[in-house]
Amino acid sequence: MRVLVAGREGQVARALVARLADHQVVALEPPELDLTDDASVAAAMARARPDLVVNAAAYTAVDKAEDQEALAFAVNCDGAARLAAAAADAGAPFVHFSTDYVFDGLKGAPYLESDAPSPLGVYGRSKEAGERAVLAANPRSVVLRTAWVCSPDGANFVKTMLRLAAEREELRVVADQHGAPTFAADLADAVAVMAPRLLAAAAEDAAFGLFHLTGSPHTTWHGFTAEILAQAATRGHRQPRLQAITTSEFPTRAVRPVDGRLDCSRIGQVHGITPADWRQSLARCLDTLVANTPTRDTPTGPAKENSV
Ligand SMILES: NC(=O)C1=CN([C@@H]2O[C@H](COP(=O)(O)OP(=O)(O)OC[C@H]3O[C@@H](n4cnc5c(N)ncnc54)[C@H](OP(=O)(O)O)[C@@H]3O)[C@@H](O)[C@H]2O)C=CC1
Ligand SMILES: Cc1cn([C@H]2C[C@H](O)[C@@H](COP(=O)(O)OP(=O)(O)O[C@H]3O[C@@H](C)C(=O)[C@@H](O)[C@H]3O)O2)c(=O)[nH]c1=O
Ligand SMILES: [Mg+2]
Repeated sequence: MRVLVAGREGQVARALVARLADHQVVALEPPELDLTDDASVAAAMARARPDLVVNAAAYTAVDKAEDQEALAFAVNCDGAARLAAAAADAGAPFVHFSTDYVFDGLKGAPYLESDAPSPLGVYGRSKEAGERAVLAANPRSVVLRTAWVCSPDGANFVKTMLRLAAEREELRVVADQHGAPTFAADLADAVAVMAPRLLAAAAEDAAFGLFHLTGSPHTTWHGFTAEILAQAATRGHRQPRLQAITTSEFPTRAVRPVDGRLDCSRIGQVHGITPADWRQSLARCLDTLVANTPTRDTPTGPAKENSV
């Protein structure tokens, strides 16, 4: 199978490259592949001649997006649709990722794919517009809505918490926002499982469309942090105090959904894929990070938005 992965250094992109190592994978990001540029997308398609296109590229800086609306939409909506259309022209199915942040979090129960989105911020709006644009541009698309993505690579909550744990006596983390962490490796597994069917299926097949997939069980950012700190402590990291706070005690530029839990039943019924236990995936992520970190005081991760 020939696969074009848009994005190369991102969390999901790197997990896909690792998971699909037995296939011919071309993973590209700017300057080689810029989703906002027609010629660049056409050139990447010509170079990769893919049987499957996976879009792991996105504008993911939730707070910064509030001040960069045009760029967020150019990448997450128009850019995603441009790539989906190019895949359709080439007869290739398309896999795309979206987010729990398309919801306002007020349902009070896990969201179904049939629930109407109502994003609270620019990032969520750009992703929601992207979902619709992708499905319209290529009917052989899978849109995987996921949440709280972490991995040993890139900027993410796990790496932010490990760095803060090394620097501070106390971490203060919101305990009133509910959701579920998802590890990039588990998303890559899901794509690998779905791929053969997507290559063979016609547009009308139930294989295509919108699906929810996160880790399990549900928790809060505070609950996630407690597990990160506990598992890190068993690997020699110092353990600071952990204080539960409310969202109003941690003001951010963008408003996050208070309860973005996603019901993941549908992907189980259609594709036989069930949520991975994120605590086990976290353990594998920490093992990789510890193996790659020379001393416990070395800061982990680049200074992207998650760095605080
Ligand atoms: N991270 C999360 O918590 C969640 C992510 N998702 C979704 O999952 C998908 C993957 O996310 P994740 O792996 O975390 O993302 P990352 O932010 O780790 O990686 C995104 C990649 O896209 C690249 N990129 C940005 N702009 C363009 C562009 N114009 N053309 C091509 N590439 C570009 C980035 O490059 P550069 O760094 O140089 O800008 C980066 O390598 C996204 O669709 C995201 O919305 C869904 C829920 C949660
Ligand atoms: C760093 C930090 C964050 N927080 C809070 C802020 C926020 O409500 C929550 C998560 O913080 P972050 O900014 O790291 O996460 P955020 O960037 O909002 O993560 C989101 O990214 C996008 C791309 C998605 O699609 C979402 O699914 C989600 O993963 O934790 C604390 O309470 N204490 C802290 O020390
Ligand atoms: Mg962030």
